[in-house]
Amino acid sequence: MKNVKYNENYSYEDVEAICKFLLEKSHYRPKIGIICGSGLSNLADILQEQEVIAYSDIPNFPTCTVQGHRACLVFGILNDKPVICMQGRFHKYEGYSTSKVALPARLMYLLGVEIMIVTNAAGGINSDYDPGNIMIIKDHINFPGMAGGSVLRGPNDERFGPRFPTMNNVYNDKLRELVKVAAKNCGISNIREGVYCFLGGPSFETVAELRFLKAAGVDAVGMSTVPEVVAAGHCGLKVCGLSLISNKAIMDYDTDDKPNHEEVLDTGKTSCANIQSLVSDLLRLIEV
Ligand SMILES: O=P(O)(O)O[C@H]1O[C@H](CO)[C@@H](O)[C@H]1O
Ligand SMILES: Nc1nc2[nH]cnc2c(=O)[nH]1
Repeated sequence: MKNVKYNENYSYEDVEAICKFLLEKSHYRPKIGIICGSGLSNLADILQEQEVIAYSDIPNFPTCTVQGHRACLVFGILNDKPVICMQGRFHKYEGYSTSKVALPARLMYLLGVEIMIVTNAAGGINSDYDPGNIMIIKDHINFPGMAGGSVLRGPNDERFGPRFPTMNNVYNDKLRELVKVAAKNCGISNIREGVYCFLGGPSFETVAELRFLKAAGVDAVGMSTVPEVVAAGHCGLKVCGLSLISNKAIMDYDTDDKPNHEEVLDTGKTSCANIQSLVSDLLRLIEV
């Protein structure tokens, strides 16, 4: 990929400079931030009175290298609340530095966001899950983080948060309850709640790895979200995590089925409307 800068570090001052640029460019002062997962960029379409800024027009802002991430920032209004929506995230497997993967959460924090809604596409490990189901993330397993690859690894800048942040209730319990109410209001009956596991990717899992994850209590697996959530928890944002189950994890050897990114994007296309109505009603219920 040409002209992609992978390794530069984003200091507090760098994030502050991006924040200043955006606050000068937009009159919005968002209280809620949304990150769109793979194939879910259309989630931003529910915002009204949009101001769209391409990532490439923001000085010192990373780009997206993964198909299904539109690489635009959208400011707008949803149910009377000012919102910023990121159409595209930065995955660790793309080769980005940890501070670049943490950038969306830290930028939202400096912009004054209080609640971050993070979405992703994930493989369903729980045998009750089907493609198209939406899973409220109750908790996560940070596989790389458990082995020293945390997004917070390195010198700690106290202006973002403490050296040793708690991750208890990082997926805010009150927001999880509100999502369930919103699901009922929207007639989404197949809402799930479970544990998301973050793996480094970009290869999909082997059968043995999936069986291991299932035994460890994982319901859905993906290659994102957790670094953003850890960075958000570090700076005190409330988080709501939603996984769209885009494919069923293949746990058997005697099948020719294989996971693939096209299937992930296709499920995003067919299920985005459900996530749109869910998030829209959630914002109606949220008080900020
Ligand atoms: O987590 P998001 O960005 O939604 O994307 C998921 O889908 C891609 C694989 O198809 C991986 O990037 C995985 O993490
Ligand atoms: N690791 C992983 N990430 C995904 N993203 C969407 N589906 C999958 C999957 O099956 N595995």
